[in-house]
Amino acid sequence: MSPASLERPLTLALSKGRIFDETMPLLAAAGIQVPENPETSRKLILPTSSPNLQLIIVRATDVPTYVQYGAADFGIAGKDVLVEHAAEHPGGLYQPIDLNIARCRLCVAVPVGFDYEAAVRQGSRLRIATKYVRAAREHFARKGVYVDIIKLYGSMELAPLVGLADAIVDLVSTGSTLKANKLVAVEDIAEISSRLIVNQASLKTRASALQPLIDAFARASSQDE
Ligand SMILES: Nc1ncnc2c1ncn2[C@@H]1O[C@H](COP(=O)(O)OP(=O)(O)OP(=O)(O)O)[C@@H](O)[C@H]1O
Ligand SMILES: O=P(O)(O)OC[C@H]1O[C@H](OP(=O)(O)OP(=O)(O)O)[C@H](O)[C@@H]1O
Repeated sequence: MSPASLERPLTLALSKGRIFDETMPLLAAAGIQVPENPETSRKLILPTSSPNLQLIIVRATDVPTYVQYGAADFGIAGKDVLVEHAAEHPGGLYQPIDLNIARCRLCVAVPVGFDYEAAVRQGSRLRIATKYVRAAREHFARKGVYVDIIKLYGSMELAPLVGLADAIVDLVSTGSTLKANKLVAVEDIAEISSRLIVNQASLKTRASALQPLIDAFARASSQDE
């Protein structure tokens, strides 16, 4: 840990959008307010009402990287993101709490009318479009289904509609995106929620500042259940 990172306030890495929005009540429960909104501010470092805590706003998939390298002391990321990150960068992240926010399911989905079960029974090779390459590969390997995985970075629902893939692996919450694109979920792979992740060195060197916040997050997230 560099001297600079010991002098700065504790740094929490967050993505804007649903994780930021759903984290605000947890911070409020710890008595902390964030005066600026990342949807309207162009600032990437946001102060909070606590002089001991600042936020950095990064892409959801980059949160584990900032925390692993110690550029943030802790962060909040979906289990989907953490599974993919761990595949490429094992170790270095401590995951003390399931915050129970940004809840959804990782699913296999196909066009309405596509007989997925029959395709699996017949041993067909399936083309799967997904952002979640690692989770998808493991799921189909466990089932013994041969797949070609096509990596996409978003709008997965489009892939089967234009002949890029037979099926997708994507997150589903209300189901309205699948419905709007005439797709249907045929298999659940995992329950997803967001976790607090902590840099291992920060946990040792900044425990007295960090632990009360971790405890406050734990209390606030268990009250939500
Ligand atoms: N529809 C949803 N309902 C609830 N939680 C969701 C939903 N979609 C995604 N999530 C969770 O919220 C996290 C952040 O999602 P968000 O849409 O803000 O970022 P993203 O677009 O997936 O990431 P990036 O900007 O890096 O591509 C996801 O990693 C996932 O854990
Ligand atoms: O079941 P639903 O409630 O419709 O939610 C599912 C959608 O939510 C996520 O997309 P998101 O809203 O994050 O859009 P983006 O990934 O394109 O930013 C996910 O990739 C699905 O497309």
